Amino acid sequence: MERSGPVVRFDAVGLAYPAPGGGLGAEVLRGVSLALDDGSFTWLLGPSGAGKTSLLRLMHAALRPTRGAVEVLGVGTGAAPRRTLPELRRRIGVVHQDLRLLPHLSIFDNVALPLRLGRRPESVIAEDVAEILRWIGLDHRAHARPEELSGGEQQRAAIARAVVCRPTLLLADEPTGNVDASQARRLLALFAEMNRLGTTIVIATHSEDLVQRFPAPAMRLERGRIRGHDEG
Ligand SMILES: Nc1ncnc2c1ncn2[C@@H]1O[C@H](COP(=O)(O)OP(=O)(O)OP(=O)(O)O)[C@@H](O)[C@H]1O
Repeated sequence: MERSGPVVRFDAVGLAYPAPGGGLGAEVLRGVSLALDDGSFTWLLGPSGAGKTSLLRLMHAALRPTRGAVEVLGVGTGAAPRRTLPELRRRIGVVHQDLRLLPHLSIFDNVALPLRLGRRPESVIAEDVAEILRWIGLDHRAHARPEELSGGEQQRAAIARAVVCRPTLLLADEPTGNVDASQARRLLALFAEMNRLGTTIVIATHSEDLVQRFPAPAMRLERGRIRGHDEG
């Protein structure tokens, strides 16, 4: 599909979660405006509770804004019919903070899931999954279940699942939180390579070390507001 303009655009966005007693709670994102260009790489920084995960959920169309407008890959998510959102999400790779690997599936089948949802032929799936598992150093664990893997291995499996479809937009929430420094550098090299090949990337992290290793524009959130958008 031909697209023009930024991959992600927020215009005066506010987000409030439902309050326990009904209605909406206080806004956790306020007045957020941003534009991410096609092929850009952006660090998303900010203290715990600042709203990083909430911002990524809006970019993934897992949530709709309660104020303002969010446009992702040319789709205004606030007004888009619910049935159109799965197709949009198939073009977005996500590494969730809590990984969300399916416990009853093997690592191979977890990573294959987005390709199967996209109805790719099994022969292509076998090849693509094997390649990404090899790259990420998990080929020997393909038939294990998630619970049999270490935390770092599970994190790498979640990353493999997010990138196997070669998404247009990749959103990663603390994707190196469970791995050691050398693994983190290797994962960062994978993200950098994807970015070089054209994927737009947003990574939320607390790791200053990671940010220093790959200087890129950084968006800083503080209590639901953007406090700075440096040019890296
Ligand atoms: N499902 C929810 N319902 C109600 N409030 C929520 C929900 N999810 C997050 N929040 C609140 O929204 C605010 C922002 O949370 P969010 O998880 O986006 O922050 P974060 O910057 O990702 O934090 P961390 O670095 O700890 O992951 C917090 O005050 C949090 O309590």
